[in-house]
Amino acid sequence: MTTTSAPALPPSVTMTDGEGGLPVVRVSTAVASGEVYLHGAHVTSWQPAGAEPVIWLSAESEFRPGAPIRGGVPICFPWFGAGRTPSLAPAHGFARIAPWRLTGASDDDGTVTLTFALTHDDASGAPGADRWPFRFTAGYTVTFGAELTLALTVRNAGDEAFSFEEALHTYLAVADARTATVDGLDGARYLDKTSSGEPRQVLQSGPVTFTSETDRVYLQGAPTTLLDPGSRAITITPENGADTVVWNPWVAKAAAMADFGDDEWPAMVCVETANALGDAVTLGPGESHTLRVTYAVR
Ligand SMILES: O=P(O)(O)OC[C@H]1O[C@H](O)[C@H](O)[C@@H](O)[C@@H]1O
Repeated sequence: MTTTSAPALPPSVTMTDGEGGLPVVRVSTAVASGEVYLHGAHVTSWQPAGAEPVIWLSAESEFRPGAPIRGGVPICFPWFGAGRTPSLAPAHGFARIAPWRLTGASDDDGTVTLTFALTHDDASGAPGADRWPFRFTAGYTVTFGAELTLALTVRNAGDEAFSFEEALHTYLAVADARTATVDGLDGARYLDKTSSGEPRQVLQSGPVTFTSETDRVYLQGAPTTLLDPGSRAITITPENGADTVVWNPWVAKAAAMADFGDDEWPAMVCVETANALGDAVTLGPGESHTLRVTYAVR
């Protein structure tokens, strides 16, 4: 564990004990409110002034060391899902269950930027950390304002090259997934992870709709819009992400997850900004890479 003194916090930012006694950073300004758990540097809430909450969080989520939070924005790193072969555990890597540090907080006229850090030393006690024995520093910048911007920077702090997968696995709140659509992926190829065996490669035609379990890695990192009829549109603008993952577990998979309410699946859609599978990132010693995504509501 790397020890640093806690940064000075502006009055709009407080650090307190959240669910399960886990430390949480809470932000409240006239522009927006938000919340990030140090456990996983996990954003669990963002609400711009005048808007309904944008981020979905399960009422059944666990909040304890070793377990991921269900909902919010899990950081998947250094692998996605079970990773590339051989299959790795825990799912989505160890960053989402590792203890991140708050390194900075600033308030610019109600738009608050928080910075977090995680090194190989910080993560060394987390389950699965021994499966990826490289020296790295990760920095995570969360900006809560009229828009939400998330930026994950990974730097190779060792003397050998490494490669990793990553995703900002955002759970977005919708009125009803069955009527929601995702625009911007027409003509993109995707890997259908709901088919058994090796994922099938499929061509998207028109907007993405949700009519059954949906688990797709689109091999495209362009802007998308989550349209929630009668409610709102959320635009998602990625930078340096080659893939877009779209997920809704639907009935059976929701029922099979202990930390996901049986009836909660219609209320969320995940649109994730990622570099996964063949788009894994390789960094030489001293090199760094930043994955960024911005969300806006209209
Ligand atoms: O249950 P988790 O490990 O949090 O993963 C939740 C989901 O994450 C991504 O969207 C994957 O593509 C899915 O295959 C997975 O089911």
